[in-house]
Amino acid sequence: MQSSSSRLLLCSSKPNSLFGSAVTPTLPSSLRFPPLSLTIPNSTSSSIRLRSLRSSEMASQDQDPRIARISSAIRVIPDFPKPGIMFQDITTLLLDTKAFKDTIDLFVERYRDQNISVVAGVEARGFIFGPPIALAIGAKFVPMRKPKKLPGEVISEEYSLEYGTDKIEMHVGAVQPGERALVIDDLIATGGTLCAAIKLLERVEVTVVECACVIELPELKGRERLGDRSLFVLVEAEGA
Ligand SMILES: O=P(O)(O)OC[C@H]1O[C@H](OP(=O)(O)OP(=O)(O)O)[C@H](O)[C@@H]1O
Ligand SMILES: Nc1ncnc2[nH]cnc12
Repeated sequence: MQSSSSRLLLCSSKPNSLFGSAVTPTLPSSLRFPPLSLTIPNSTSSSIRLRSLRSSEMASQDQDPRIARISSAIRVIPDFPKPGIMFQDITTLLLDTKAFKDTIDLFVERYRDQNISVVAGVEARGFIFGPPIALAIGAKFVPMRKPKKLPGEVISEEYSLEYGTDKIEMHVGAVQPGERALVIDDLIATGGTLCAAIKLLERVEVTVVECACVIELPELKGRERLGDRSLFVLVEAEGA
């Protein structure tokens, strides 16, 4: 398996300022992940990164050992789907039953008891991670699909990608005003996809509690594009 030796391992989020000041690198393991607030305001503090460690530093740090396994189970394919893209391939993570389960467990541990009734997954890879999380936390799963795939009435949002433009759609009536949603995808690059997903949900008056991804590509500044939105990721990868 070809994996990225330069991938950073972390759990990060941009929580509200209530928790910001409490987060330091010396947190006890029980607080390794910043807690979620049941009401996350739109205007928040600066970014808080709990852990941002190179693989070589892992052994000496108090980091959840599941993160290292997840990171090493992700394969990197250079120049896919076009030259210059370092493609983060999560299909190898799915082959590692322990790493896949750990990935789902980490999200479930974070989002259970947060009064989330909607897990919205973005096609295609959000459909892999979203449903098991939704089942475990007792939420419904709402697919956000590429154009012309959903048979019923839809609302749609266009967005730009690292390599092109696209559109996502959601069924009208899948969610109700006032519901609380988690948006899940495998990866954030430019952040265009997650922004479109947030917009779709907010157009129908759903509260987006947080966006969650397995992987972040920080060089593409998707976190900045999300602005004050809360983003939780498990690992960070270098390159585009
Ligand atoms: O942060 P962004 O720049 O928006 O990019 C992230 C999106 O790109 C990938 O999907 P892709 O569009 O390749 O679609 P696929 O999962 O159907 O292959 C990935 O799974 C995210 O959904
Ligand atoms: N580098 C990358 N790897 C996997 N999926 C992506 N989506 C956008 N950029 C990507």
